[in-house]
Amino acid sequence: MASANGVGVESSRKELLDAQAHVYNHTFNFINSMSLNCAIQLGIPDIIHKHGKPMTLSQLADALPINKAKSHGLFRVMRILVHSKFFNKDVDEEEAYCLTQASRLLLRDDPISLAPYVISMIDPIMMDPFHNLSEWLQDECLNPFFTKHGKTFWELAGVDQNLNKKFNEAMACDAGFVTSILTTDCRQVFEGLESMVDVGGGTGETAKGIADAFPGLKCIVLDLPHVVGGLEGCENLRFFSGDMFESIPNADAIFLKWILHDWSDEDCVKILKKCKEAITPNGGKVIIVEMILEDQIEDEKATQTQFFFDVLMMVGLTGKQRSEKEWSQLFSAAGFGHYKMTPAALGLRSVIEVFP
Ligand SMILES: C[S@@+](CC[C@H](N)C(=O)[O-])C[C@H]1O[C@@H](n2cnc3c(N)ncnc32)[C@H](O)[C@@H]1O
Ligand SMILES: O=c1cc(-c2ccc(O)cc2)oc2c(O)c(O)ccc12
Repeated sequence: MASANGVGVESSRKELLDAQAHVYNHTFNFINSMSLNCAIQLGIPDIIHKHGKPMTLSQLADALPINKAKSHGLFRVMRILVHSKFFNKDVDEEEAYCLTQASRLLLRDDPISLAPYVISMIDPIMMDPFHNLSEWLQDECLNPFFTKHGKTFWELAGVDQNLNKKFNEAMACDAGFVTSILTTDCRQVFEGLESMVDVGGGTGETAKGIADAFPGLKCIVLDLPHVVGGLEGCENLRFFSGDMFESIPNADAIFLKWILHDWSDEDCVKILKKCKEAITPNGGKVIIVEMILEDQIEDEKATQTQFFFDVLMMVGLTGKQRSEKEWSQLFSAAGFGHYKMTPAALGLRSVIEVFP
């Protein structure tokens, strides 16, 4: 370690200091999510957008319902968000803030806004169970969510209207984002189908987008009573309240977006078997929108985000993210013959068509 010219000592000191910085950085990573949440709660992206040109700190402070004596706090939160590329600072314009591609995705009224998704996921009901992760690894509970709240996520969403509403809005805004790509770049997946059931389709935004793009396709959304109760369909879209573990209406295709990642392998096989019973013999298929974990890390940030989702599914539910091999094993176990993957068709997520 210690060489005659001291180089070894220097490099090991540097490694030690880097390691210390790494620990600090990880300890306070949550400040990134909390600053993002704060900006959305205050409507900062919308205010800058409405202003129509870069906005100085004092203009932003004047436009926000904040205590003006705390403008220094706003500056510090904005500094974090400029650093993480949610805003740019235009130096020509008196150091004024402008939007980036990422903050444009947080505009409230944008059809592909992800603001409701962030608000829902950063809610204490969703975040608190992370404090129970180590406890859960030692107890007998189903998941840290159960350890914390004494109910499964679906049970609590069934009785807590605020949680149900926020979660459904989160899923709906993701649906808007995904459907625009599904009905253009992945059109061929739906061509020729006469009927489709979106199982666990939430409040129907994905199915609505697909039904609009394919007027000849009859779509049904199947979901739990507290999600679809009272929802009105339209010409080629209907809502069914039910339990996918019990029965799924017959159709040419069963669509499963962000369903299987919620469940254990055992439950996925049960769901997939129900899907197989429901699809039209000779020509029916299951269409899945999910992540596929890569064996080799090609994009560091994409891989980390997929690992985040994997732990999220373990903490909140009983699910996981899966590699192609794991997907293939599930399909075989449920009695399917072959599948076709369109990897990363939706960025972090892929489209998988599964055939009997
Ligand atoms: C992660 S969300 C996905 C929603 C939608 N597919 C999307 O991607 O926007 C899972 C959905 O499955 C529904 N769900 C959970 N258990 C169910 C069951 N037993 N039968 C039918 N739907 C269920 C939930 O209510 C929720 O809407
Ligand atoms: O289906 C889910 C559930 C969650 C979730 C549940 C409970 C928690 O304490 C945290 C997270 O998160 C999801 C999510 O982020 C997503 O993109 C899709 C589905 C779900």
